[in-house]
Amino acid sequence: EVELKYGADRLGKRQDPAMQKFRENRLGAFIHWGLYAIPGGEWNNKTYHGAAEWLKAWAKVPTMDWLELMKQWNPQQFDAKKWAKMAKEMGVKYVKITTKHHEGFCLWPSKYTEYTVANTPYKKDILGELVKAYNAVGIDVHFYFSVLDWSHPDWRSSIKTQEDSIAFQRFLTFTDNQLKELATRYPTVKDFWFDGTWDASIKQNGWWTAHVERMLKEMLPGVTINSRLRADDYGKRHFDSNGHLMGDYESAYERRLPDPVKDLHVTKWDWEACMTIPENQWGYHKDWSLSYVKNPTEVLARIVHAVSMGGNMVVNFGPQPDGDFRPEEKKIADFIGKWMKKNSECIYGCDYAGWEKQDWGYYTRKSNQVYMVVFNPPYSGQLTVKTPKGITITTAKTLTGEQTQVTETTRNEYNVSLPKNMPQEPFVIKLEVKDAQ
Ligand SMILES: C#C[C@@H]1N[C@@H](C)[C@@H](O)[C@H]1O
Repeated sequence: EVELKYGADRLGKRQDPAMQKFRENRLGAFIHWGLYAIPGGEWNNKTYHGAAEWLKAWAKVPTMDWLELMKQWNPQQFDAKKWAKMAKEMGVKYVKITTKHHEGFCLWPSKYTEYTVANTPYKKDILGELVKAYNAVGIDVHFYFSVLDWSHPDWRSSIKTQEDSIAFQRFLTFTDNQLKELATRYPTVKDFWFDGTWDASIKQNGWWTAHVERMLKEMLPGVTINSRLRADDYGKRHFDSNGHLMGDYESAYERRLPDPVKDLHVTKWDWEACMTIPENQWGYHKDWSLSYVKNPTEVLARIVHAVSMGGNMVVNFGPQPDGDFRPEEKKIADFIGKWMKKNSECIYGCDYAGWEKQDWGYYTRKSNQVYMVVFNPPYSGQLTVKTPKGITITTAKTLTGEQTQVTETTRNEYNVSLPKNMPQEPFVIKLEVKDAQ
């Protein structure tokens, strides 16, 4: 191994209560909300198909013109308690909120920049209202924070000159100040999810990323930090030059998931995926017809897929400029919530089962209970189950209480029969297993 000053500061999974809570939460929601919601993907009567929160880049809008949008920020339908109720009913255990996206507009009244909610017609501290409302219903709050800041004159994507270097050090101090401000104003925050850290300027300042992790963990004992913040002494990101995960969980799965057969290595560490409902829209886009929009069952399948491989899933919502959610997102939240009400036992606190993946769906596991989450019931009426050596199935029944037949077809192979009254949506069979050891 190479000597590192700014590599992983821990080997293996964190096992403290705060990390266990992060892991057991399993299902979260992302909120991407900022000035970008106002134009919603359209600029000077031209609609851009790219991600709406990147419109400033796609339309090459000068920073001062973009920040003029602040004059229109006045979400009259915004009601933090309603947002919290929607999240609670969806069954999410935590919500990740964009405190500041790449545009540099802050949802909290930061004293380190003028580009905040305080200087808009709305005036009020949106982030503070959301933290209070989500916490009040028992939902943890995580902060998304973009290090990349298009509004700040000292931001540099690369350091080419002495002037760049001096400016960028000022920028890192500015960022430290904003992070300390967030940790001080909102001490119930449980996690920082860093983004906008891919540029050379950050990769060559790995020391700073290690400093941020240590600073936040000193200020907020137990807080979790995503791997995307981190670069090591040589600019290696997420995993250091010795292949060790930095931060507390891998956060590279954005709009994609590890393969349930080829990528089983991810089960060795904690990880969290995040996903959009359209192909690639995090912020509000006026026109969702421009790309494929996942139906509720496809969203559910991704949630279960993540948990089946020992990961968390965060489903994204991009609120409208008026502070309400679009009907499609409300429908998805409602579907997931109704399903979770009946089946959350196979999600919360569950992990990778270690059983061979089958075509009918996914396994999750909690102690000696293995859950079969069935998305593709076979015409044979029999679900093939292959158990690891020494493990036998004792009982099998659906979470709604229907008995199913378990027939051993050969050593460590079983047929589990589909329930007589086939549910019209993905359903769960709970197996009690016995380990020979
Ligand atoms: C690229 C990029 C960003 N990462 C996602 C989580 C969104 O914030 C998107 O804008």
